[in-house]
Amino acid sequence: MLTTILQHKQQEIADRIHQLDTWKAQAADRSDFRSLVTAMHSGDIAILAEVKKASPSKGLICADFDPVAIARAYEQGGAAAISVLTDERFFQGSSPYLSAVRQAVSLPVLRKDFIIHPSQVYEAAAIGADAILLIGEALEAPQAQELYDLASEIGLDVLFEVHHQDQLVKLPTNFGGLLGVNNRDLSTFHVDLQTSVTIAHATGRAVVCESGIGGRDDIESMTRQGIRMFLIGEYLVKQPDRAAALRQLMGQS
Ligand SMILES: O=C(O)c1ccccc1NCC(=O)[C@H](O)[C@H](O)COP(=O)(O)O
Repeated sequence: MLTTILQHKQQEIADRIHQLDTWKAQAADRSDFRSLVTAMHSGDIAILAEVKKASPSKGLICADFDPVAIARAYEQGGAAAISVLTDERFFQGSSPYLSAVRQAVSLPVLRKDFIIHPSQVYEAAAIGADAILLIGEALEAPQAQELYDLASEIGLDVLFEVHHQDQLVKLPTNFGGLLGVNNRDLSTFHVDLQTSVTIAHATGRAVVCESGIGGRDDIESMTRQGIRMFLIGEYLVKQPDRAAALRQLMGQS
């Protein structure tokens, strides 16, 4: 699946590259970045709540999808930050969703996409993102370093995601962002929350536990094992009262 997504991204980048100069100018005009790193290091439990309509593993998750209403509920419920999927083909996301969410909330907003080219970093800043995701599995080490350095120069924070410990060698040398561990194997879609625990313990780093959180029991299990930062999509999007669900996840009700 990742290979298929990345092949599509190459085409998407080629189709959009004519906008690069505009994006560069818009990125240079930004002076309003909100820090994802600071937000996720605040509080006992920090939740990066994801605005997610569909996914390759689950298909359509939310038929009645209103990204701004979802993001506002997340903010009311005490999310530390918001993740917005901008990939159109595989997640039914979009850049306008991110721009609308960024205007509607006061939290940092992560652009969740498959970033493999510098033009996408400029584009992220141009559409209003405060941070980007870099996926270790999708990048060679020099590419990861280049994209991280560019993001930092522009003012964007970076969530760097790994799934296996062997991908940690791709972590940029001067890394000051957030280390994420995707519990979902992107080849099989199998989810194992212990993936986060294993990598957190092996590295001695605080990690963002990504994917597969299915309720308060999972949060309690993870916090008992030393993890306090989470990226949660499907579970939250499917809740009838998303603000209440967030409070419950954080043990506030
Ligand atoms: O979610 C998928 O099916 C997926 C497939 C291929 C690549 C990435 C994928 N998900 C991206 C994510 O990282 C999740 O949206 C995020 O961690 C939230 O996961 P969840 O809480 O399980 O919705």
